[in-house]
Formats: sequence, C-alpha cells, structure tokens
Amino acid sequence: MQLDAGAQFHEGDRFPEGSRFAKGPEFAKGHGTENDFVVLPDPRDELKLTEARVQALCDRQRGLGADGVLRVVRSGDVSDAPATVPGDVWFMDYRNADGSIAEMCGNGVRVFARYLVEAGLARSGEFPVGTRSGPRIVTVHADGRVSVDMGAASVVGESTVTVDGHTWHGFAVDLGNPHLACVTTAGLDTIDLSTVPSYDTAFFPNGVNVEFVHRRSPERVRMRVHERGVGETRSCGTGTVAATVAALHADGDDTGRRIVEIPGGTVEVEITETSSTLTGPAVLVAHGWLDAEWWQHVGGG
Ligand SMILES: N[C@@H](CCC[C@H](N)C(=O)O)C(=O)O
Repeated sequence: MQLDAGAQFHEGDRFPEGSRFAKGPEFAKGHGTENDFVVLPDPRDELKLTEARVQALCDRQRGLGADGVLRVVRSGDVSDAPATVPGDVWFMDYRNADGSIAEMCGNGVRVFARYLVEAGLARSGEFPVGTRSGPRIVTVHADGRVSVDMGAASVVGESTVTVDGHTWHGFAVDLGNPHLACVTTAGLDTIDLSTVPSYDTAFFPNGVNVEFVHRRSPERVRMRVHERGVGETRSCGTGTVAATVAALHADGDDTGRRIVEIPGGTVEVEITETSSTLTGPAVLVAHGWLDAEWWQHVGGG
C-alpha cells in the first residue's frame, strides 16, 4: 500500500500517522451458529441508535452486515427494561435488522455473554443478562460455548401459516418473543422462505417467528426459520427452543432434550416442567471502530 507523504506506521499504531480516519463508536462482530450480530458497547448510554443506523449496520452491502444489533448498556439506563432486571446488570438492547425492537434473542444473548467476558465486563461462569423478557442466567463455559436459561417454555396455542400456497399447522410457543413451530415429516429444503409467511394477524398481532421442524430421529430435529424483522436466517436460538417444545409435543411429551440442526450448526435444548436451557457456540469475529463520518451520515432522524 502507498502511504501519503508524511504518513508512517509505528509499532502498535492502529492507523498510520497522518491518516484522516476518525474513530466513531466501537463495535464487535460475532455470531451464534451463524446468526450474526453487531455488538455496540454503550456503557454510558450515549449512542443514538436510530432505526436508520440499525438498518445501515445490518445491511450486507452498505454496512457491516448482520441479522441484528446488540447494544451493551446498563439495565438502569433502558426505559423499557422490565422491573425484574436490577439496574446494574448489563442489558442486551436487541434490534432486528429492519430496526425493530424484539424482546429476546437466544443466539444473541450467548454472543452478548461471550462479549462481556472477553471485554472484561463479566467473569466467565454464571451471571445474569438483562433482556426485555426479564433477566436471563447465562453460563459461559471454558470451551467458549454458552448455556442460557430461557425460562419456562410450552405450547400456548395452535395456528397456521401459508407459504407458497401451502398451509402449515403449527404450535405457538412464547419465549418472550412469539413463535409458531410447524412440525413436519416432509423435507424442509424446498420451502420458499424468501418472503414473509402469511400468518393469522389476530393470533399474532405483533408478528411472529416461524419455524419448520423435521423430526429426524428421537434425539434430533432439523429446523429452518423465517425471523420476524429479518427474513430467513441460518439459526434462531429462541426458535430452536420453540422447535424442541413443538417436536416434543408432537411426540406426546412436555419435557425432554433435542439436538437441533440448523443451517448454521447445531445447538442443544433441554425442556423441563419449569424451565428451558439452550446451549451452543458463541463466536467473536472482529472488533474495531465504525467510521465517525459514516455513522454521522447514516444517523437518520
Ligand atoms: N435470532 C434470534 C431472535 C431475534 C428476534 C426475532 N427476530 C424476533 O423479532 O422475535 C434468536 O436467536 O432467538
């Protein structure tokens, strides 16, 4: 690379002396089974995270590219944090790629927990993370995997979705965010998830995440998902819990374990009468600074 006259690299420098790069907000990029997120640390609650900024960050051509954004902020600074979350707990302020706010994200919370540990904001092991669904206890394991207590999970109703003229029956499961898990013995590969499945808006007034679940064996299910506010993704953590609840229900059980295969990898889910646990990988890929000028430019209203 040709440097401008006067620009020199020094050991430990991030930019050459004389560079015009201006550091904007710090970020990290990570994924959980290829459901990917931009992490924005905001310990002093200073970032103006507009819908336009979330959309630009998540755009795979004009931004960093991601399925969602995880802002790291103290719960006490979040006006819509549930009262059950203590104010000094780190809060996962989750946004979908379209800029909408969601209550919970199972892959995101694992990446968030891993970020807290790597950034020195939490110690490995067990600690709470604040979410709009309430506090979630996470356990960061020595091998980098993370387990999350996702709360009680059960079938709360039944509904249907239509994709490409074909109507599917599904079990509704509430993981803080809404899911409809459609269990099938047919293959999943030909389902066209390029558009939003048409669902019962009276049943799901706030939209829904839709899972298609194929029971492969008594221990394993395969899943594809269309996420509210994103589109088809390579994994959805809350979706894998919904898929497990639905697959167990279809087998006449309310409790049990399943390995869930998604396009981005595998996770393990355990359902008991009072709780559910999701265990899977959490990978940090990069960290750095957004360009200050770009951040300003994409700010929105
Ligand atoms: N990918 C997530 C779920 C993210 C929120 C979802 N799209 C919604 O709007 O409810 C997960 O891993 O759970």
